[in-house]
Amino acid sequence: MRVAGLSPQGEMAPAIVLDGVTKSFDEGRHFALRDVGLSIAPGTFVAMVGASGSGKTTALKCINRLVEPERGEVLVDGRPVHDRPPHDLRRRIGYVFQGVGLFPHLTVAENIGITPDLLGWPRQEIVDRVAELLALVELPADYGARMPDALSGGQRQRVGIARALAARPGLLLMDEPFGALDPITRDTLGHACRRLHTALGLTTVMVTHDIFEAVLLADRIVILREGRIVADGTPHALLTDPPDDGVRALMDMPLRQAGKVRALLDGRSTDGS
Ligand SMILES: Nc1ncnc2c1ncn2[C@@H]1O[C@H](COP(=O)(O)OP(=O)(O)OP(=O)(O)O)[C@@H](O)[C@H]1O
Repeated sequence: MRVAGLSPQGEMAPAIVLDGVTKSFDEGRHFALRDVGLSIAPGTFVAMVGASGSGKTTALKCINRLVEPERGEVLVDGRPVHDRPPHDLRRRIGYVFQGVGLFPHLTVAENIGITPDLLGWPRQEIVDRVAELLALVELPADYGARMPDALSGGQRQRVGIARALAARPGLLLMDEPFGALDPITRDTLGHACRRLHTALGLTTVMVTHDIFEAVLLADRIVILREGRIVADGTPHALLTDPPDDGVRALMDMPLRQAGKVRALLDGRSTDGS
């Protein structure tokens, strides 16, 4: 799938483009991504959804060069990523993943400040930025002195988000960021992320298995199946006009489940529906 008209006159250039991106990890026997084309406008919150193994993480990692496609091109802010040193690119793109990967021997403040430190920010600027970020992710200021193992899973995830945002990236990539959290924390953090996305004017791509989360948080949902994009549209468009039965089954899930809860409350049978 080639992306045509990448930057039509009068329109803002896309923040992220995947153009014919193809990736195999075993020299062409299986394809994790097949000819994936995607153009994401600045300020969009995209949810990437699909069954396990459909290529979501691989697509995300092609954006920050944790994975190199063998064919096709990835552009960030109009520039091919393969022209940019991976470490430089990754310092400028926020990345949050399940489990967060905080450094256990560094304090919360040191974890959050690590990218500004690597970029050579002056000490006081880093201290101020860490304080600002703790407030932004709604953690008490004194948590900066804690070690990561003294935090709950949800608090660690907040630190992970603060760390990803530390150097003021325009792009935020999130891979199942709330996967290991209880449903209430997951819901709270998801909405906090959406507020941050809007307040900071970010472009966000979030991989999730949770179609509820995708529908409630995203401006646009991209559905992958066996390495190909099989649906791409607003939550409303995919709910009302799914392109095939598989997408329909996925998009119907929230309403089906809500219907079962409603039936339970009304004392009706929920079997077989
Ligand atoms: N480093 C790797 N080496 C070999 N194969 C890989 C590697 N990374 C991914 N794959 C394969 O590529 C395919 C897509 O994997 P990917 O992790 O992108 O899927 P996913 O949709 O993110 O899955 P999940 O939802 O389970 O995380 C899978 O078949 C996977 O086994």
